Amino acid sequence: MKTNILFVINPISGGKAKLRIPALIDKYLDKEKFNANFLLTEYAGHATEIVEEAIAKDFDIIVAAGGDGTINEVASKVLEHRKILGILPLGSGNGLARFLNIPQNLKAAILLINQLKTEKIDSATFNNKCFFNLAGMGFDAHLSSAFSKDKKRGLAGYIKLSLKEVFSYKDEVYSINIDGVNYKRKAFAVTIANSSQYGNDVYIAPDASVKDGLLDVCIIKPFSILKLPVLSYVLLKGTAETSGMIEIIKGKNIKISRLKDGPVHVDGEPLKMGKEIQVTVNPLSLEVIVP
Ligand SMILES: Nc1ncnc2c1ncn2[C@@H]1O[C@H](COP(=O)(O)OP(=O)(O)OP(=O)(O)O)[C@@H](O)[C@H]1O
Repeated sequence: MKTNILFVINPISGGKAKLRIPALIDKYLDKEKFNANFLLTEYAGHATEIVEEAIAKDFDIIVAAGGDGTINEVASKVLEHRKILGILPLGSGNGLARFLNIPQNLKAAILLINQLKTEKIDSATFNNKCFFNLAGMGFDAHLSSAFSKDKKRGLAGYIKLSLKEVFSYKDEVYSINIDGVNYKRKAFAVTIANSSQYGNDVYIAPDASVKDGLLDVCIIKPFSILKLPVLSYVLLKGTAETSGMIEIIKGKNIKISRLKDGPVHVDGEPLKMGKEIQVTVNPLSLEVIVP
């Protein structure tokens, strides 16, 4: 019997046109194994609605064709209904896909789906929202919010915007409880990492694993703007653990309190949340197609 598979394609992710994607999938997907269908998202939040309907219509594998934001919307429903997630990395950063070694080449990523090898990975919750790659607050959240309003997606858009925003950003104070131990920190950003990277091989938590049942709480310490090149180098080289600019503490149950409500991001998507954020890991809860 063939498996019903749905490709949820985000037409704006990664800032590249997606018109040729359905034809490519049609060319390389194994028709002996799959009945394929495609849907394009029309607005933020649409992928979640599409997946809910698809699962009611007996789709067992849902492929997020987009970036981490698209994966978040699709995987939240896949997780809830215990289905299987596939990924075609078509975002600006593709953090989770890179961590999972899913090929950035589209043909290779489609051929990978044909093999149908799956593994369970950890997911996490950030208050009431699921996340699969990274979530956080501070500069990351500020940047996600600015990026979502910017017309220019893709890597170049990120870099340009980061450089513009970093000069005016003010550090905040956080009280962080990790598995019962309290830490009070002034920070540029606090990122909770399930996987190791923001995307584009920029590593905030080089030692993180999506299979260890732990989250890496990454605290970027306040720094002089003159040290921005050093921070960039540390993130690109994957040396955060030893850099002195970033403190990383692993844990399962994390509570973060800040002085006021404000922006957060969940897999790069900007949201507003209150002063208190509860973060919990759900070990090996999501089934994903992997190499
Ligand atoms: N048709 C659409 N118009 C506008 N926004 C959309 C549309 N479809 C989906 N979205 C939203 O686009 C946002 C960005 O998607 P996504 O994160 O996949 O791409 P990206 O930000 O370019 O990549 P990455 O997260 O890997 O850096 C998501 O918040 C999603 O909800």
